[in-house]
Amino acid sequence: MKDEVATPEARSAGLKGMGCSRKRVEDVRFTQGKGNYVDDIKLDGMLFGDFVRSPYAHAKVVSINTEEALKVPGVLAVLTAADLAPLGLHWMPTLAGDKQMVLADGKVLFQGQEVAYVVATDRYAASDGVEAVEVEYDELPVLTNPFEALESDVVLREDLAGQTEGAHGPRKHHNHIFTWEQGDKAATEQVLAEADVVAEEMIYYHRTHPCPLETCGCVASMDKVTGKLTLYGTFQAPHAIRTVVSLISGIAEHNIRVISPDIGGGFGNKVGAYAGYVCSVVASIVTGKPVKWVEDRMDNLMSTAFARDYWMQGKIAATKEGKITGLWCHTTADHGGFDACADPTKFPAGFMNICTGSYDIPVAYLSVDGVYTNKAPGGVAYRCSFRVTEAAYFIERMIEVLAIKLNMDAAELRRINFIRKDQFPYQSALGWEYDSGDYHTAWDKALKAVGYDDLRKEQAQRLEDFKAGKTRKLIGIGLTHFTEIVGAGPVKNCDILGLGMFDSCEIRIHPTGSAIARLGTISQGQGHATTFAQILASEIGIPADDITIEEGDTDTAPYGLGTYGSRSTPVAGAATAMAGRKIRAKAQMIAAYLLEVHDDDVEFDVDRFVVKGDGSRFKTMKEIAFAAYNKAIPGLEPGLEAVSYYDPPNMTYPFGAYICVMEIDVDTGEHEVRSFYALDDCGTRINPMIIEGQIHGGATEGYAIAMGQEIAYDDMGNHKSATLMDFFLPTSWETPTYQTDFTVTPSPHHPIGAKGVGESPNVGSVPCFSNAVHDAFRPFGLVQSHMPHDHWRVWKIANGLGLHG
Ligand code: PCD
Ligand SMILES: [Cu+]
Repeated sequence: MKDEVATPEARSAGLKGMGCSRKRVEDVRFTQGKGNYVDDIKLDGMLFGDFVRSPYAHAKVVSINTEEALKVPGVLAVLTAADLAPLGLHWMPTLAGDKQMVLADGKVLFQGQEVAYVVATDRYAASDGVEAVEVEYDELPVLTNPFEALESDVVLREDLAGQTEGAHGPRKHHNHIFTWEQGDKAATEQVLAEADVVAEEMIYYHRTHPCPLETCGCVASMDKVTGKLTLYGTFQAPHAIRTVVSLISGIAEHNIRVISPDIGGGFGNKVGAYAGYVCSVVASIVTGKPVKWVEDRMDNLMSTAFARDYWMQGKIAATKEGKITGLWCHTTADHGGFDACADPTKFPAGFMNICTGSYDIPVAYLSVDGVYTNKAPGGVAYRCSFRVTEAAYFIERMIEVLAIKLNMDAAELRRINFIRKDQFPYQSALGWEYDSGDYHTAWDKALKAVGYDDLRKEQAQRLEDFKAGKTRKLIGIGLTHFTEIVGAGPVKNCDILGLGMFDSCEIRIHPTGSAIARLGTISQGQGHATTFAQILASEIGIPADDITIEEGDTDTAPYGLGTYGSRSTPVAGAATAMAGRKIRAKAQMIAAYLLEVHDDDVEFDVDRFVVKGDGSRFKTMKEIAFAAYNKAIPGLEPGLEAVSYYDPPNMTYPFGAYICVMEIDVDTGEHEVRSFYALDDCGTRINPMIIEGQIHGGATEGYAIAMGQEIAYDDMGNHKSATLMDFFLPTSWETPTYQTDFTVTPSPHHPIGAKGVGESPNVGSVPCFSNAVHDAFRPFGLVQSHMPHDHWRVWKIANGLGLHG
């Protein structure tokens, strides 16, 4: 038999397991139009729902007249808050412990807010019905600036007026949500007072939006005969949605089946619960028919979860030689009309307290004030777990600001402050235990790869030429060394609505030796069907091609908390390895029985168990699988299945070193990204090609955010970026070319040593692009300037610095 002579290496390669750049199995469907997205779901007699939305950012709703709308052919019902109130469904709980109007209840708090829900026989009739609903508004003063909101007499949340306690402690003002403090305030202030050098700056990370290719949507189908509700939707956390729907609707959880079909990108946008879900469920119960709701692009950009909008006031203290001695940060967080941030319960500002970054900073203090304004609610990740991208932007900008103050090279300043390899596990001043890292090695590799010293020489020459009038283009060199925190998370400190953030995997091996594994996570494009099979292939010796990965159906998948915060690999990936090990343990007993030796006398060898010391006596996993169903083995149950619910002991801390070289035209404000180098360390790598794709995608989103993407409002609260004409999405024309690289520092607590990677490129690239812009103007005295660095803003910088003659 060919199999018997194959070397272990050849057998191993045949499995396409860990470390293999296996082609994405899902792409056969995706590239041939065989994907199955929410909008592809068409059920018998299905109706459509659409929203009447508020044109005002702040107004009283005086009256809603649905009479004309109900006359529109095809319109069957129009729901308003008055219809939902008797069911207790006119408000819904948010992930952040606040509550949010499902449909406008007396007033509206942001432009685009849901006011009424029209149900009709098709999309077009629903749209006509929306036009025909007459709403009378009475405008109220608008607050779009969080600092003004904290001073203003205008009460945004009248439902909370007089409530001095919020979900996260005391409220200081009627537009204040919470204060969150971490670290040692007194010690930090003392260090600041006594330091050789203190650099201080306001770092603003503007409001943006994940804007996935596919917008949010759902199909709710209530079967009145069986009493079973099936809810298809673009959910990044299907099980959590099932529990939430059960809690707020009163429908028993076993009678709810939530299915996330294929998802066309999530990026955090599809974590929260939206009014469209609640209204569709109610409409299906009322009409007895399936009801579909799918946002259009404007709906998505105006009303579903935004990201960032953090004003971060920083102070960083150092010795004259550049050794950082302390960090202070106060953040004003603009949460919009409702606090609907998607963060673990105990972390109202997410993991913002990772803002000490990659540096060994002895003392630090962070405080965050959450504020209501007349903007859309949300506050999701957008490819950075729980405010990590804000934290990374803050510290990586502060390092640059400090380098200016010290008149030091920013690469060297980073190097002398990095946490050293021998300091891991490292306890940070703001409360995290970094699991592993080797920052110096990564940094040196990165600087060498780009030829850092030569780049600085070229930059200096260019500056001379510029001053001599020979060129109008400057060179900026952007540096970033980021530390991410992903894999929420230990159940002891991370939960969402009380649900501990473990994750799960269940495996069934079929008699012929192929398998299915189901997980509590859900891919939105990451390629889980490809990579989780690779983990299993290496763990249990069955080729990845013979393993089906299934996610997203709560009737079949084990309970899990879903996919966001790059938690799938650190948590569900670990569960997969652990479940695989349970399979292997039983397989070992079966093999020993078949080989008539003691359990301890066989050992695992790639795809089989061999008798120790006698490689010619073995049973392959295929044979073992068959025996599990075919032989009565004393003391063993038939079958070969396992399930693991994994509660990680810690998060994982991926990191990376990014370097960007940019040319900036001083007269037009235009930029050209000449090169972008990204070194990522995500521990053990499962699929290098998928990792590379993740870096390309995430860095492109980072490029968009840093260089143009913005959710902007005018003073009246009008949303200025509700279409793709105004909201910048880079095409292949603008997208830079990336050079990727890596080091491997495994996570010591993860069963296969893997850390997450999906978010890293966004966390790392935004400060890198921004630092490049700042660096170009450093010789002319630029210290800080707010993103996005679009052509107009860059032109303004140059103009403000007197570079236009
Ligand atoms: N070491 C390692 C790691 C990792 N990996 C791979 O990679 C990926 C990713 O992973 P992760 O990192 O773990 O993550 P996940 O969890 O899976 O996912 C999540 C993420 O992911 C990213 N990416 C992506 N992609 C796509 N395509 N799409 C999408 O949507 C998305 N999103 C984004 C986001 S935003 Mo958030 O939600 O904001 O929080 S978070 C996020 C997968 O496949 C895995 O397996 C490998 O291989 N290796
Ligand atoms: Cu995030």
